[in-house]
Amino acid sequence: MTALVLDDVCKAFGKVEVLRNIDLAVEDGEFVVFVGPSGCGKSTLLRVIAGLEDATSGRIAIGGQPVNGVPPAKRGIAMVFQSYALYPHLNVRDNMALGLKQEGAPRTLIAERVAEASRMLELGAYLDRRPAELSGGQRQRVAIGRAIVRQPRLFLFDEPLSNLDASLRMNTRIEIAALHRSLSAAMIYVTHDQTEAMTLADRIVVLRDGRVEQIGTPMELYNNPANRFVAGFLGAPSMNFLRAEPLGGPPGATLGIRPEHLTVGADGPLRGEVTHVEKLGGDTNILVRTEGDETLTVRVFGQYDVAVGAALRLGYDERHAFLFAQDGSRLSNR
Ligand SMILES: Nc1ncnc2c1ncn2[C@@H]1O[C@H](COP(=O)(O)OP(=O)(O)OP(=O)(O)O)[C@@H](O)[C@H]1O
Repeated sequence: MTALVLDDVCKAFGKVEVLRNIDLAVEDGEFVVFVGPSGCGKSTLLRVIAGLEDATSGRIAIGGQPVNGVPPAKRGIAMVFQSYALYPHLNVRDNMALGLKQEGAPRTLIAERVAEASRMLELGAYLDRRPAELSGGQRQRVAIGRAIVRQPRLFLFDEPLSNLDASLRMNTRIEIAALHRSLSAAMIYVTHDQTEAMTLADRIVVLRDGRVEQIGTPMELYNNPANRFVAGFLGAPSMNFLRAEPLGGPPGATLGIRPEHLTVGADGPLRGEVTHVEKLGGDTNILVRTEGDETLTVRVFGQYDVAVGAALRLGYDERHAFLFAQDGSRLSNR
């Protein structure tokens, strides 16, 4: 069964087109992540799926049922927001139960579902607390619990981790992945954090200016980006781009090489000077300004001692280099 189908979905606010001809099918149990730069339309697309905004044109089906014009509460979805959107005057138990209560679910069913969700999310000790008495991570778990109790066919997450600090983000990310495995429901997750996209997604949808640039598994997108935009968006540190012509490529073309595919070596074709070194403990990032005045990032696995100002020669394996035309389209592997 297909959890969600978007067929030629467009959305405009007045004359401003925000979503253009979006086609997408999400299978039951699939984890799909929408990524793209600020303003590309990720949240609007999620809101159109949720029914919080109407599509200007196109068809939307959830669980095989057309839902254009169907209100959010009747779409079989549950949404988790960045802002948590918890009710401050209600305790954790009542925040989680509220949606089911409003739907008129029997009390015993509500109690069962809240107990189950709070066990999954380890919230059992906090059921009588109000949101103000919880940490940010605990509040986000309550917001996720509120979605779980409704047993939706489709979960929608809008940047749920962006208010959390780095270590909590990682823990919560792992929890969300575990939750997905145990619930086996379809999930759509909006983020601008490419690490979240790479680590959580079965498939990633890369958006730009309201259009889909590419859809694929994280490794398909990483290893085989359709264009320069996708190549530059996924990967941290991001892909290096340099003029291809001095290296024997066609005029106007750009060569793309990921930082981990540049190697420091005496006979490499690129010469430059070290401008900055980031020693991360496990890895080392070296910034190099080339003779052609291009700045490259080199990722060396392990610890590497080099001083700012040192002269370096860099090489690369041609099998890992990409060639892009002036308009950003992919020409071929080098
Ligand atoms: N209600 C609205 N009225 C007019 N324009 C809107 C409205 N909501 C969103 N937009 C515009 O639509 C575009 C897409 O916004 P959206 O919030 O979907 O982007 P996003 O990719 O989620 O961005 P971010 O990562 O910054 O949250 C933006 O240019 C935004 O200004």
